Amino acid sequence: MSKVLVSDPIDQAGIDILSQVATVDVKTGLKPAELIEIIGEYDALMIRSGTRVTQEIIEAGTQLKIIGRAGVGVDNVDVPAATRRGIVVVNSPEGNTIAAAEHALAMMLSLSRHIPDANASVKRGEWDRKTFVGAEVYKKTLGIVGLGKIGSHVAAVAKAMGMKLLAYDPFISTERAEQIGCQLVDLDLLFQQADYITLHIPKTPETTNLINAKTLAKMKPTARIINCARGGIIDESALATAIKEGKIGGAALDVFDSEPLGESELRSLGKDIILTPHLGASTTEAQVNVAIDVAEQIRDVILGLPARSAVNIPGLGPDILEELKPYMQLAETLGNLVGQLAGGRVETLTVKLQGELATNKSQPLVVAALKGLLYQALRERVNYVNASIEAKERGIRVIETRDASARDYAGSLHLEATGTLGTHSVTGALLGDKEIHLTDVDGFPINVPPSKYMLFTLHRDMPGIIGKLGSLLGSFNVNIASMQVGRKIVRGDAVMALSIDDPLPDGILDEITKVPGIRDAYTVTL
Ligand SMILES: NC(=O)c1ccc[n+]([C@@H]2O[C@H](COP(=O)([O-])OP(=O)(O)OC[C@H]3O[C@@H](n4cnc5c(N)ncnc54)[C@H](O)[C@@H]3O)[C@@H](O)[C@H]2O)c1
Ligand SMILES: O=C(O)[C@H](O)COP(=O)(O)O
Repeated sequence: MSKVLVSDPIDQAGIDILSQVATVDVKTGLKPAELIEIIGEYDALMIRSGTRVTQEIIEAGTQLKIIGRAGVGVDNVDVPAATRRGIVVVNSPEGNTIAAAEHALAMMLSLSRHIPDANASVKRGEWDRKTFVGAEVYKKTLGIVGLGKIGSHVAAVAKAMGMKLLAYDPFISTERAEQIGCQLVDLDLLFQQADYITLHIPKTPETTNLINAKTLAKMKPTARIINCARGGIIDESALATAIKEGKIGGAALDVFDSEPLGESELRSLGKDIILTPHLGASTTEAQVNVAIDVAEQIRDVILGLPARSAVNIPGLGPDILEELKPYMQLAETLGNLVGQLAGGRVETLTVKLQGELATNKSQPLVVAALKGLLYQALRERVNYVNASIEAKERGIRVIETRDASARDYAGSLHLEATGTLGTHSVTGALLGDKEIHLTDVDGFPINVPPSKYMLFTLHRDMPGIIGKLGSLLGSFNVNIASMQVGRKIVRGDAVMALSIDDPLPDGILDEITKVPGIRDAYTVTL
């Protein structure tokens, strides 16, 4: 049975799902050395932001197949190290969107009305109504930096509260921003005009210290900043100085450069600053959502299925996966088959995406084809995560082409592998109830479902050849399950595809090629 380690607090709903397919150990608060010591026993690791998954931990995780982050940010995981090791990293991109957006809005209102300090003063026995005079958000300008999932929900609610919305996001179109009710502006204008600035961007080299002494100086003296995104986007020391000197109105922070927040001058800034301990995703609903979302993906990967929100498999988002799922197995099977037909070292793999597959969305099929191609060499060590890297390291050139005009099937895939022993090609499609069919081998039309053991011959189409091959296989006790001949012209060259019940015994291929008329024979295991 597979083993899953849960190293941060995760909702029981997730543990229940994992327990269907694995032994689950919940061990929170482990020190890095303790985690390194035990990680080697586990097939999967499930975390939140509390566990830092370093390269060292990944290397010690010799059995690891998947790291599941029950939340959005994977900045606590060394994703490149995981990718090199073929470990899929998944997250829950939407499970805590509403929770984080509502926390940012709650921070904005709390800051405007000094709720935390007013509450604390009443609890101390005071009744001070003068100190806590606040400001309204109605008709004020909210500057949203990052108009993704969380930023967009903040925009919708803020609009309903009567705020004017400015947004900065270089990766969002003006039309999309307008749809959400935001005016897309450059960052300087947003800093100059906003009464409230809320950050909803990832921490990247471009966004690190985006809010610094220089940018703070551009803001209104009454401006209030909310950061429920990531620590490190704000230079905390510059922010503390700006608040102390009255250069801005205040700030509400849920995330910090270093967490947990240690000694910090931010703690001593009174009612103009609100600090929460990374609570953006901490609602019952969000924790159930992310736990289920990520546990389901871990379960699927343990069962050998693809994950819907892998961050290190380019292009394979949940919608696309849903559309492509039936074709992924087709691509893998064809890759495995053409690799075995080509034999030797494959130097070039051409993948032609045909019919309805001839779109950019089908790119993951190329990765699946590579995974299939490399299976003979790498077995279980190759997966969707590392197939491209492994192919590159082996010097395999990958050519991707598209032909939308190919209309024989709704969508089909044509793979051609050229290697040290020559060139071979296969085509396949999904028929009827999404059953995989080989529709062409080396340019000869056939129509057979692939089977575990297969034999292909290239021969001259002439009387008696099928009988001779049948008797030869019979003399070696090989049972034929099905057989089909593909030819272009009568009595020309032809391909025979046989499904056999058992692997072909050693030495028999040579005997087959001695049959008059048979030029070549290949056996494959799929
Ligand atoms: N406090 C919490 O507990 C909590 C909870 C959930 C998410 N988060 C964080 O909130 C942030 C936003 O999450 P999301 O789910 O909305 O992500 P998202 O990917 O949906 O949106 C991020 C947006 O930022 C934009 N962006 C990227 N680089 C930018 C740049 N340099 N300048 C401006 N915009 C840029 C992207 O185009 C995208 O639209 C992330 O950092 C995430 O880790 C925090
Ligand atoms: O990226 C996220 O999802 C948030 O930062 C939440 O982190 P958490 O799971 O540790 O609460």
